[in-house]
Amino acid sequence: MATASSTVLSVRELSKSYAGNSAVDHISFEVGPNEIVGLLGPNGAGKTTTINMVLGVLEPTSGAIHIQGVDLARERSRALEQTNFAAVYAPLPGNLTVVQNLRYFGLIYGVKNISERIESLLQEFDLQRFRDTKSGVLSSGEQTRVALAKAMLNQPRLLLLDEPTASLDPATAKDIRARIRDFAAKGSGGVLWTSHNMYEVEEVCHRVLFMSHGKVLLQGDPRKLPQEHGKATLEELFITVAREPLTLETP
Ligand SMILES: Nc1ncnc2c1ncn2[C@@H]1O[C@H](COP(=O)(O)OP(=O)(O)OP(=O)(O)O)[C@@H](O)[C@H]1O
Repeated sequence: MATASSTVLSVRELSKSYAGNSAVDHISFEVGPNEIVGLLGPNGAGKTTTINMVLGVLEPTSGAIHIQGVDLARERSRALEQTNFAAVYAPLPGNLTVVQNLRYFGLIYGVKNISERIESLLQEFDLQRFRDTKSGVLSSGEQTRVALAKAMLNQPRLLLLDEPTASLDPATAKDIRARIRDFAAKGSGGVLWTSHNMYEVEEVCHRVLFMSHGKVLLQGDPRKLPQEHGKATLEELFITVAREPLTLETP
């Protein structure tokens, strides 16, 4: 686990309640540099609520979030400058071309040498031939590549990905996973990734956090956790945590 000084994301005792009901209930975790952490849990567990609080879109009921040591509540802009995000439910404006979209977001983020940065991302995400195509007419896989290129424009230290490979074919999903792994391995950034695909999680994530009813019930290496809890696969463990968290065998 990352030490305090090298932590990309630190979440402490974070909670969010709606009318007295806890969506997220005193969760604490960290993401370190070069680390991909999977946030898993059944529908309604609190994953998107957690991501939205880290993105500064939702205000926590209590708790603290630090990005690269910067307190999100106190220095919001400085904390969020180092963050970016991609999710299928947050598509880019469909009437702008791929280059227009990247330029628009690049200007918002204050990216230096914006034209060079865009060209390098078009190449990295194999998007050159779509440069002047309106984003809205691209296929899901192509739109995901544009969304990831946008998410990497400002070379974030923290990349939040909410089901980045949902609705992609297996070959495109594999390609996207490779690019995200590359992002984590090459720079000094960390990734918080939500997915319902256990095969993908085992392949990509260094560590997983299992959420249920707003709490983090388990965390560890996705390749070792099932055995540690007497289960054959991560999927079997997931189903147990989701259905009957209290019956889980502890190591
Ligand atoms: N604005 C809101 N008002 C009331 N309840 C909410 C609100 N937003 C979320 N919730 C509730 O908080 C809980 C957590 O929701 P959240 O969207 O974070 O779950 P999730 O783990 O992302 O689920 P999924 O896998 O289905 O996307 C759910 O019970 C949801 O109904």
